[in-house]
Amino acid sequence: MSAANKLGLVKPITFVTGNAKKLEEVKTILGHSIPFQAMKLDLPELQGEPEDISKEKARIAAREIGGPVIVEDTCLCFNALKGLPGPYVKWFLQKTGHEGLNNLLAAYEDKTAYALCIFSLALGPDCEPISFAGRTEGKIVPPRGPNDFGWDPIFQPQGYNLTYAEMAKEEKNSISHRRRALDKLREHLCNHYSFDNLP
Ligand SMILES: O=c1[nH]cnc2c1ncn2[C@@H]1O[C@H](COP(=O)(O)OP(=O)(O)O)[C@@H](O)[C@H]1O
Ligand SMILES: [Mg+2]
Repeated sequence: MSAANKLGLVKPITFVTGNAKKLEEVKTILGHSIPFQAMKLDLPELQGEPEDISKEKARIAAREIGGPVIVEDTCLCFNALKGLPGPYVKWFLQKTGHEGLNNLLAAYEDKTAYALCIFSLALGPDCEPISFAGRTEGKIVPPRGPNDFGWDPIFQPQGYNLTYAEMAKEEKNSISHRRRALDKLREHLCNHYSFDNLP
């Protein structure tokens, strides 16, 4: 799309999240490519399919903020369990920890899993959100590496001998589910919007 056909945003985009680690990664990955501000707010999550959860978060956030928002929801999906715990991994992690997540797979030979990140963009309270998904394949292993972000110590991406937690941050950010979703979001925003009129 040529510059003339781009929609000039007049309000900055707000990334709404209650998760400081997510914000840190998003800031690093996007750099200065997309101007955004952050708002710390834990949004309620409905139950259902990952994309629907992310879109509903975006609708709620856009109503709260009254302007353009991005949100994201992250799932950890075990192939032996047909994609569960998926969006519910947060509660499994809180209640049962890394050990409990490993134990869920004890009865299965197949330890493969994928990390799925879905960003949703809503331009305002009355706009239908659009989603951008990123997925990284891997497997679930007993925890290794620093325990400072969620299930990073038990997820070993395919083709690596290191867990996400053991990898250098730049390395995780170069192959992560979040990176892949953000690449799509960035491309969409750059193709359709101009940021020149922002305050
Ligand atoms: O890249 C990641 N690595 C490890 N854990 C993550 C990552 N992204 C999200 N998580 C964790 O996965 C769970 C599900 O994330 P969700 O997107 O629902 O989190 P939120 O409510 O904290 O925003 C949370 O426990 C979160 O901390
Ligand atoms: Mg969630």
